[in-house]
Amino acid sequence: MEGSMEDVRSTLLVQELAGMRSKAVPRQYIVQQEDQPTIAATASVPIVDLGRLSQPDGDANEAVKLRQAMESWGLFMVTNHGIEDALMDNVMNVSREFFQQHLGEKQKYTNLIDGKHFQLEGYGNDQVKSDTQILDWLDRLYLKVDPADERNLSVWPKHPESFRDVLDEFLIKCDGVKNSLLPSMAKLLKLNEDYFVRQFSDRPTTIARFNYYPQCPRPDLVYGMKPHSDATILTILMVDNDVGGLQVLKDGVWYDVPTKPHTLLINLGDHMEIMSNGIFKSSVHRVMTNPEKERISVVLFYFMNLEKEIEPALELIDERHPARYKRVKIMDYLAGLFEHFLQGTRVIDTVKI
Ligand SMILES: O=C(O)CCC(=O)C(=O)O
Ligand SMILES: [Fe+2]
Repeated sequence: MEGSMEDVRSTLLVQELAGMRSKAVPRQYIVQQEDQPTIAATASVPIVDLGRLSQPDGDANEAVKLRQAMESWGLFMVTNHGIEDALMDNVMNVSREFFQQHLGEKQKYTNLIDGKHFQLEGYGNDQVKSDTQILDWLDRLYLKVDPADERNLSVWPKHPESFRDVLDEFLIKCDGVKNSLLPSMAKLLKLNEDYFVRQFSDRPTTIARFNYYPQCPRPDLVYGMKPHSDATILTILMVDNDVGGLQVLKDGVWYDVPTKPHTLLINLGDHMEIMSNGIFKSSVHRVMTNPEKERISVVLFYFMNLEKEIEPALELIDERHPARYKRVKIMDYLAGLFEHFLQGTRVIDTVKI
C-alpha cells in the first residue's frame, strides 16, 4: 500500500515510530481511502468571555454566543476564565517534560499490565484488539483524578517532580471554570440554574488525558485521533499554543479550530446532548497530524457518577417535545464507546428514540 512500512509491530509507541524518521508509516495507521483526511475550512468558532457571562445579571451578548455554540457547534473557546497564563504554561511544560523522557522512564506508568493486559489508566497507546484496527498517531497518559480516593497513584508520574502539584492546581481551577459555565447553560434551557451542577454532586468521575502527537510523515493518510464525540457531560481541552490540528464537524463540513494561546476549549459531550433532549449538540471532532511539529493537548473529561443513569431533563419534555433519547446506564454507555470509535459510529445514535 502506498506510504506503508510493513514490518513494524503495531504496539510500538508512536513516539518510537516517529523517531525512526521514515517517510512511510506502518499500514495499521493508514485509514481507508473513503475516510482519509479532507481539506477543512477555517472556522469562526464561538469565543465566550467567561468573566462577562458569569456577571450577576449575565451578559446578553455572551449568552447569545454561548447559545450558538451549544446549539450548533458543540464546541467553543473560553477567554477571561481566570486561570493564570503561568499555570497553563506549567501544565503544558510538565506534560511535555513527561513525554520527552526516556521510554524506560515512561514505561514505569505503562497501561499494559505484565506487558500484555490493557487497562485504560497509564501511559501508552490504544488497546489493540485486532489486526485490522486502524491506529491513531498518538501516545497518551490517562489518569483518573476524581473521585480522589480512587486515584491509582502508581501510574501518576513522579517526574517532573512538580507534575502532581501542577495538575492538582489546574484541576481545581478547571473545576471552577466548569462550575461557572454550567448555570449559564442551564439558564439557556430555562432549567433551574443548578440543574447541571447538581449532576456532579455525588461522586462524579473526572479523567485527565495527556495526548502526545509526534510529527507524522503522512498527514494525508493518518489521523492523530479519529473522528469521535466525547461521552462526557463536558470536556475542557487545553491545546498546544501554536500547533493546530483539531477539527470540528458542523453541518457536514470539517472546520479547523484555530489555536489561541491561553484560551480553553469546551467540548460538549454526548451526555449534555441527552440531558438537553437534543437542544444542545455534542461536538464531533478529530485531530490531524503535522509533518514538522509535535503537538500536545491536555484534556479533562467530566462525567457524572458512573453508577447512575442518564436521561433527558424531565422539565424539557411534554406532549409537543417527547423524549428523544432513552434512559441509559452510564456504565453501559461507556462500555460501547471504544468499539464505536473504531467503527466510526456513535454510541449516542443507539439511544435515540
Ligand atoms: O488533542 C485534541 O485537540 C483533542 C483530543 C480529544 O478530542 C480527546 O482526547 O478526546
Ligand atoms: Fe475528544
